[in-house]
Amino acid sequence: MSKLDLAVIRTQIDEVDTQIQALITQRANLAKDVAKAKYAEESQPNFYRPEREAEILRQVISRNQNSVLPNETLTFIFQEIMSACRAVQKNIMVAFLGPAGTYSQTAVFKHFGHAIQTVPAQTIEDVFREVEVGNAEYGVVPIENSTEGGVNQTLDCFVNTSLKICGEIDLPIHHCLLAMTQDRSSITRIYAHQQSFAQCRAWLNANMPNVERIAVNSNAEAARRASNEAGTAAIAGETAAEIYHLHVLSAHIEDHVHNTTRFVVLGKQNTPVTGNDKTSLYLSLPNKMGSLYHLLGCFVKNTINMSKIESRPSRQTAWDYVLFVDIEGHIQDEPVKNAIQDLQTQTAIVKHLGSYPRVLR
Ligand SMILES: O=C(O)C(=O)C[C@]1(C(=O)O)C=C[C@@H](O)C=C1
Repeated sequence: MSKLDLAVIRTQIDEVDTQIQALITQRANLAKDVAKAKYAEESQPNFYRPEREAEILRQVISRNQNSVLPNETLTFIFQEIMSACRAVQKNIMVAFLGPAGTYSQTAVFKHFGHAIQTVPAQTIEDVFREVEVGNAEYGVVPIENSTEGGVNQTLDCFVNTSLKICGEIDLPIHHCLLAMTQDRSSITRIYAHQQSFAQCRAWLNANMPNVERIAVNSNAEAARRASNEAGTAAIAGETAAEIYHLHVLSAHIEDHVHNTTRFVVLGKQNTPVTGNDKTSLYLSLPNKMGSLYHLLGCFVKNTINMSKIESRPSRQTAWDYVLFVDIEGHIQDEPVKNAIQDLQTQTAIVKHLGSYPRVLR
């Protein structure tokens, strides 16, 4: 390409940038108008509308035919534009399992964009509490992992909370072994979240069999400790390596290449129907013959697809269980409404944990 061509193309890029900038500013002004319209309807409106954001992102993907940019790139850009427009309306606060550098923080930014205020919490229970008491409007917690299954701390928190799930986030998880030293043989202790140890079990057994493993509250906490103690390493992501100035001794140490964690967004609002939704329920499982069969029958009868079922001890009576179930559809959809009515005739507890847009996969 000649010098002249390059200059011409750069001039064209400048023109396109000028248009993009003018359009983004126009969009932000429209977002201000939306805020006024919302205040005209109610005194304390919600500025985060997951159903509308999901609709916008689905439109972005359906318009993205024959483009050089992958869907993920365009959704990332639009997520950030919406984040900036939302911030023009209100600076929302989102709690997550901290400190900075956790996968939860990455999930927060993936879903809300960067124009938000983050509230790091020490434990998953604290994330729920921060939202319940109003220190944050929303919270993001891990709920299941494709390798390890349900995150029990999170599931147990749903039993007593009045918070609703208003969104879900899928995050591919790639673990690294991080340390101050570059000499792996000098490591005598590894810190990690218990879920990460479980997701890297085979790699650790094969590569670090005699090294002590200590579970801590989060991966970023593990990285923080490894940055203070000689002879120690942490399992965490690349973000944590940057924040805590650690070397990556080994990357991609997770046992399964498609290792993905699903996070949910907690809030106080009910999310309207989008036409492509999921509903999460918490059910008691009566300790009698055929009870699981009858509960599942309520979904089959109403032709509802179940995407997840997880059982946990009820913590009331020994060997009594509760179920966490995800189904396709929204609580306002007739089949879901009917299934819930049927469930209520079968069991004592049917708690609606939330209906929310299905994540784009
Ligand atoms: O449509 C709205 O309700 C808006 O507030 C606008 C907007 C956007 O930027 O498009 C911003 C925040 C909401 O979460 C959804 C969409």
